[in-house]
Amino acid sequence: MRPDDSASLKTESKSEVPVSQIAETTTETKKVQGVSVEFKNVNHSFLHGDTPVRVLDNFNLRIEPSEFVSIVGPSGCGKTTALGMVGNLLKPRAGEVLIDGKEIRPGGNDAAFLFARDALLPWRRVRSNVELGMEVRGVPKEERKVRAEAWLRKVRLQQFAESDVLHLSQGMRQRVAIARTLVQNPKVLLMDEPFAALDAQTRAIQQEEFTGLWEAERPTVIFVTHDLEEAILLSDRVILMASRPGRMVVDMKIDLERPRRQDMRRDSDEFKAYFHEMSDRLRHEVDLAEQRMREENKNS
Ligand SMILES: Nc1ncnc2c1ncn2[C@@H]1O[C@H](COP(=O)(O)OP(=O)(O)OP(=O)(O)O)[C@@H](O)[C@H]1O
Repeated sequence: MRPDDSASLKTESKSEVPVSQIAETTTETKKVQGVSVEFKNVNHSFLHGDTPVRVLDNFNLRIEPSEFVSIVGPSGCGKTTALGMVGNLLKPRAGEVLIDGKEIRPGGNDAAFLFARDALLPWRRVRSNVELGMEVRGVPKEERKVRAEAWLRKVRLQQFAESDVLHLSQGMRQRVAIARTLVQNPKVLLMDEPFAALDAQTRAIQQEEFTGLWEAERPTVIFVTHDLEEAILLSDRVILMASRPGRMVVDMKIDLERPRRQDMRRDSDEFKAYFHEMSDRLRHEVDLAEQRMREENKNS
């Protein structure tokens, strides 16, 4: 039988090692202070055939250290492109992207990605997947093991450390991916629809668990999502981008108290007010983007 996600949450908690004990033996529990991220007058275009298509247009955004910022917007407005620049996957054609006020270093390890597809290596066991990034960075074997095990405890998967990843549920796989990313102590976490592949119930559990982990470690987070409720529930700020070319049209601060709970979606008038304000704007931008696409298709 496939290990059940919610059952594992219950049974594993008994065997958890106290956090104080982990702290004595490893360095991984030390607080990670996030760093600032800044887009300054960023312009970017891609070639579609011979034609350059402008994707980001004078995009300016400053994210404070340890802030949790979500970016929403119509499909194709440049969210993933912006994230890729912070992760040093691509360089803007004009303007700058700075981490902690400095140009992004090639091979620098300030930022780490988490995607919807967990990209676990099926031939490696759970712990070995968590160790992967540390292995690439040359962390000694013993330290890797201790840090991986501590993070597996935090995501409540310690009893699955030597399991085959193919036997895990999708939710458990994503928790392995979260451990693999956070064990590297990133100062900036780049999350591209990380919970999009999960069913609604698992998604809600993971949102709560993840925010708990984030509150303990506090890396700066840039979170791309199509789910406006998710963005509001998790974030300190929600950025709405317009498309073609992508630019910021709304920068909304979310002042809901933390820790945030799933029932705020239903019970908090403040939450509902944020949602209504932003959803109207988002709908408008999506309509504009679709209208433009229809016109382009007609003319092509
Ligand atoms: N490597 C590339 N070459 C050519 N065009 C690209 C490339 N990467 C992205 N694009 C185009 O740039 C635009 C922005 O893409 P991007 O993936 O950043 O948008 P997005 O807002 O993340 O979209 P989605 O919400 O659908 O994931 C799109 O029109 C896309 O087709």
